[in-house]
Amino acid sequence: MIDVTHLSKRYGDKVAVDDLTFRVRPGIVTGFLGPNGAGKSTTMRMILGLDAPTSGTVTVNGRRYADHRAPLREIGALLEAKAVHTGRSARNHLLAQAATHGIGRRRVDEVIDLVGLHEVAGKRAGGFSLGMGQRLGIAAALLGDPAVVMLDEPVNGLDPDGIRWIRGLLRGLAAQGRTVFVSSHLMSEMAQTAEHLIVVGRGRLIADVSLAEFTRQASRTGVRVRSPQAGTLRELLVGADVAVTSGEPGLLEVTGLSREQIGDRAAAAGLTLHELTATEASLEEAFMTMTRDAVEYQGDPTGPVPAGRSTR
Ligand SMILES: Nc1ncnc2c1ncn2[C@@H]1O[C@H](COP(=O)(O)OP(=O)(O)OP(=O)(O)O)[C@@H](O)[C@H]1O
Repeated sequence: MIDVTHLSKRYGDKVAVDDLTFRVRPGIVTGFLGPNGAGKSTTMRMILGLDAPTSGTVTVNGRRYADHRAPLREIGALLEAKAVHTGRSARNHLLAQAATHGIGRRRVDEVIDLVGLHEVAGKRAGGFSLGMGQRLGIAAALLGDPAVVMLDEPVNGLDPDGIRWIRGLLRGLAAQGRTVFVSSHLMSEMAQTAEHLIVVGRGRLIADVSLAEFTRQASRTGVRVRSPQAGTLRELLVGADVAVTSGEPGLLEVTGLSREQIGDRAAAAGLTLHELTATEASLEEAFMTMTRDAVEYQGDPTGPVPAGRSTR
């Protein structure tokens, strides 16, 4: 379990993390989602005690990272997707890390098997591909058999095989009852992996929501209507719970009415329709709308937009 409470981090004038509060629960994969610069890495560094909060607190399994006697057994993390620049073999690299934490050889062999590096464990880690380097980094994170696993953008730069492998690994770790916290700037990636989402933008919390709920909200359907009498039709349809927007002449995007309702009203008024199509916002579109609001919230001094809602 990770508990973040009113966590903020300032670098000079820059507010990187702004009053974040959320809990990451065991047994599921939680996605930490936000555009570049949203404050994900900074938050993760504070979870690990690598950066001090300006204010607020963060605990891992009930204690601050530094207060754990054996922190590697509590949380294993992979923060940056960078190659290991070492002349040592992968096995020796892991053995050296294990030795400093009183972890035995057997566990080193276990994690090598777990991440599928068995065949190259004797090879120089410095010559590894990005994908193999990621596996080695994850092996190191798992050395202490930690209850919490935290990975910062683990699929960046990986090929489809590597991505599929990481997704499976994360789900497997969660199924074992571990807390799995993984960051990404891609909604599509999180939709494949995570069961719960913490969404941030410009350091602020935008949503703390299950993937199922996010998907339900995002896939609210609209109707695309084409008519040579679009102006008249628009007047006819628009109402308290009905929004009508228009991107081009003759075209209306309607939310709040079904295709049948729109067709019936048009027919009753003797208006011609050339198209009547149900549309569905993609998850990626819903995520962009969400985070765009956060950007506007930051940049627009005339008034905030409620979290998770679009003005358009
Ligand atoms: N050491 C630092 N000094 C000054 N500013 C920093 C520092 N670290 C991060 N920032 C700034 O804080 C903000 C949040 O950065 P952070 O790296 O946490 O975001 P992120 O969500 O992880 O983004 P990315 O996906 O690009 O890594 C950014 O505007 C960044 O420039």
